[in-house]
Amino acid sequence: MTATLIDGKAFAAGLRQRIAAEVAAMRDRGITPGLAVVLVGEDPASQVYVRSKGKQTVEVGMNSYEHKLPADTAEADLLALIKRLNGDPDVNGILVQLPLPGHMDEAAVINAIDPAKDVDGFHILNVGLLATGQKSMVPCTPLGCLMMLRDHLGSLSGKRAVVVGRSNIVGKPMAQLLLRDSATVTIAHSRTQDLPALCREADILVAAVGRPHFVKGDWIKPGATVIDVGINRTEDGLVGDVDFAAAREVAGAITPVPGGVGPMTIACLLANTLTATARVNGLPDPEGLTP
Ligand SMILES: Nc1nc(=O)c2c([nH]1)NC[C@@H]1CN(c3ccc(C(=O)N[C@@H](CCC(=O)O)C(=O)O)cc3)C=[N+]21
Repeated sequence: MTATLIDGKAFAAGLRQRIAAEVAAMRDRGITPGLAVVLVGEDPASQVYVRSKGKQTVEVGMNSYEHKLPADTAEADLLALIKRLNGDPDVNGILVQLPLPGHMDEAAVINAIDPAKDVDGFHILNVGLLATGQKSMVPCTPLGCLMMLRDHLGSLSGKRAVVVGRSNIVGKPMAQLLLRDSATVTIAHSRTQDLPALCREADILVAAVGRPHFVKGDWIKPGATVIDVGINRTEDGLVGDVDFAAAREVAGAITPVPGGVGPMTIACLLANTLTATARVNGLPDPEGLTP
């Protein structure tokens, strides 16, 4: 059997169309959502993401503000910029690109962002709200994964989900979202004993470890839905955390890399910016863009 491909690129394009329609309606009422992206340093891969984020922001009708700071920027200067963006009514969403240079305290920087403008959903207030099932800003990558899973499977209720990876930006919030949809969730990681056997129990397998081709074909339960969050630049080009060629012979459905989770992450960043704009203006949350 060859797995169904879950086309994140096409899904993201559809999502952006819906977002663009909502933005047009908001602009008719005199509100234009604005997203500020802050990049510290010159990491070439990061610059590519920042550029495509900026381009897509403008394409859906939002205002895009880019702030590029040198790698040796003092943390106090970054905090001062965040303070200014927090107070700027034209800015509805703030994203500080991670990772930050080593001399900065990442947690302190993230927690300086106004939680209502925290479109990454990384602020401790949003993390706590998500963990307790309250309305929050939800991290973009897990939100995009959830949308694709629901679209492909319908209900996730009662399904066994294994998330490989325990990061604050993907693994942990992904597990929260799956739990909220009544999946039975296990968070696994590099020190999990007999990881292949655990993965073979998963109806839903989310790979977010950041190691190329880490998840092998024989770790996958026949018919399972596999979400590959990995973005690894190798000599063979961009590859995921899953051995795709082997996995697609076993899985029921799988996201490719590129063209899977990545484009959905950016689309969900725009979705979160729209949601943040609606909330600050006392409007209802846009339909289908929040969990
Ligand atoms: N505060 C913060 N929030 C982030 O969301 C964030 C971040 N920092 N730091 C860097 C990572 C990485 N990231 C990606 C988003 C889209 C693609 C994407 O669209 N990838 C395309 C391929 C693009 C290419 O070819 O390079 C794809 O998978 O099809 C990749 C990576 C967001 N990140």
